[in-house]
Amino acid sequence: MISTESLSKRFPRVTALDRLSVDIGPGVTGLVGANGAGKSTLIKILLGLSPATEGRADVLGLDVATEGAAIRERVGYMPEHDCLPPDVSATEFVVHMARMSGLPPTAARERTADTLRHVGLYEERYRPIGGYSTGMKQRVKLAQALVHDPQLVFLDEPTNGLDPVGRDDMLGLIRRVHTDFGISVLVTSHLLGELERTCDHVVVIDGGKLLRSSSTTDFTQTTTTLAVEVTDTDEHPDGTRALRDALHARGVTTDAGGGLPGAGHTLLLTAEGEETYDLVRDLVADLGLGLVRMEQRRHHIAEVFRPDQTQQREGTDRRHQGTDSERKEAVHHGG
Ligand SMILES: Nc1ncnc2c1ncn2[C@@H]1O[C@H](COP(=O)(O)OP(=O)(O)OP(=O)(O)O)[C@@H](O)[C@H]1O
Repeated sequence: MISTESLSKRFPRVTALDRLSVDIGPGVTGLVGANGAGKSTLIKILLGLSPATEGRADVLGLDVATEGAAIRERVGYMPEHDCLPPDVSATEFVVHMARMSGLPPTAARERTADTLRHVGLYEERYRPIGGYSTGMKQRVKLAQALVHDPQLVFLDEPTNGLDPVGRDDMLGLIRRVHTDFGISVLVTSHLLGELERTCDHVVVIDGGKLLRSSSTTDFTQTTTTLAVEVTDTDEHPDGTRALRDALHARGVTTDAGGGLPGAGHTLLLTAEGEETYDLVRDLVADLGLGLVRMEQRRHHIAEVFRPDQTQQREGTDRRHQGTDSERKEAVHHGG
């Protein structure tokens, strides 16, 4: 869908993109980076709105340097900042955008009604946008990006300014853009954790450089930590403790499952191999406990970028433009 080769964008005082080479396939892809990492700059180049200083890129097989208009016919764009006229209604605005994309009047009105319904705007769609909440405005921006039935949409920070429930709703909506309509999505965020459930693939950039591009499942690969949860019985009113003592007697150390759901009832231990699973199973059976779960823990995306790695990068790469606190939020957010 998207391919860039050694793509750079230099402003007089800042290198916004630095020899970025990345391939992005169909599906939902997250483009993650702290504020100032170069996400919006990349999107503007991919839309053919801003020329690259160096390198090349194509979108849907079209060259961004020479075929920008053809790209914009096939790609929807939801900009980051508030750009909506306050004194027209969502319906009027989205019909206008559909007409600008070349749809005839009747088709524009029909597509607008369908799209606004899809993003969850109903009666409110006839009221002036100026009175909308941030969440409703974000939905109008999403609707105008979808109204001309594009093959691909670029969504720039669509969860900005939303509360946690609004974020979840927006992320669910984004997922459905792909599952219900088959439209591929490139969505940017400065929060690593929030894209974990939404995206098939994640591209991380920092200071305009590619840090990592991989499938979400590779990011959240399994660890060797085993989480075990057991029931209590009359004989062992604290089943977790009984199992822990039995494991300790066999020389296996455990941790309480701090931070995991049901923390007090979860034992964490390191799986050395098959024999660890067999040992837990046999001890649980010997004690007469019920085994509720025994599973390998998975990483969260945010754990892939540990604070020490971040500090090392900060030491060597001073071009990062975001503040420390922005970066910490981006890197540490646990989803
Ligand atoms: N027109 C411009 N002139 C000069 N510098 C610019 C321009 N546009 C962007 N920059 C700089 O390029 C860098 C990357 O900006 P960009 O907007 O792409 O980052 P971003 O990852 O989208 O962050 P944000 O989410 O804060 O917009 C920043 O340092 C920014 O100040």
